[in-house]
Amino acid sequence: MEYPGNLFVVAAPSGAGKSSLVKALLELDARLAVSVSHTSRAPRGQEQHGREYWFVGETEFRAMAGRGEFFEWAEVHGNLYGTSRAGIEARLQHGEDVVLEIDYQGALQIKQLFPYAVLIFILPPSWDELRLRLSRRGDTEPEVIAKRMVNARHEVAQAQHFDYIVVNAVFDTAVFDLKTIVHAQRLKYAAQRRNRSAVFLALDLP
Ligand SMILES: Nc1ncnc2c1ncn2[C@@H]1O[C@H](COP(=O)(O)OP(=O)(O)OP(=O)(O)O)[C@@H](O)[C@H]1O
Ligand SMILES: Nc1nc2c(ncn2[C@@H]2O[C@H](COP(=O)(O)O)[C@@H](O)[C@H]2O)c(=O)[nH]1
Repeated sequence: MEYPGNLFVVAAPSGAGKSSLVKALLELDARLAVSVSHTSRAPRGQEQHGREYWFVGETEFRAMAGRGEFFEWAEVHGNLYGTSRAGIEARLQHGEDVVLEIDYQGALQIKQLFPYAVLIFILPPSWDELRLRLSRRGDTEPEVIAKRMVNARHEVAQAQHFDYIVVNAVFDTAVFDLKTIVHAQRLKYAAQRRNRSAVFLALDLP
């Protein structure tokens, strides 16, 4: 599948900071929109229906999946998560750039459907720091943190399949890295579509 809009996929082990980074990136870049996923899990902390997620029950989620309403979906940490077609297809068709914050299984499904999608994996600076971030966030039960730390080992091993790896040690540096990737991809994809060299296109841009 190919649309005029760029598609960026950001994945990370839980607590590495991907939601915080994507939020900061969106504040700097009005041309980017984030996709709101569907999930079968219950809301956490201050989360709101339609803002962080569309919170649907497992039955409704599976019915949507059966009707082919997701571009990708996966079971992550015991819950179901998916990116609905309705949420992003129109935006991409209109040439808008979209970011997906999803797990590695979903990211690899997206790459199959959209080979031009850019896959970015966020790493924490250490395992200890990852655990600290999950605990300090204060909205996740200790047993859920323990489960996510175990799953993180396997998730981090999937980073090798991604186009870029960004280490989120110093927050502002990681945001800058993401911004650079987005900018470079826009130039590359625009040049490809016009069948022109990115160098000459860059010289023409305002
Ligand atoms: N560079 C950083 N340094 C210190 N703390 C950070 C950094 N980046 C994010 N955090 C903090 O770490 C915690 C986890 O971040 P966040 O919720 O964005 O992670 P996440 O990867 O989106 O997790 P999940 O997948 O569970 O939603 C938050 O409290 C956030 O403020
Ligand atoms: N494959 C998908 N994974 C998703 C999607 N939306 C979120 N996620 C991932 O789930 C875990 C846990 O998230 P949490 O909010 O419960 O902490 C995390 O890795 C998310 O990236 C999705 O639509 N598809």
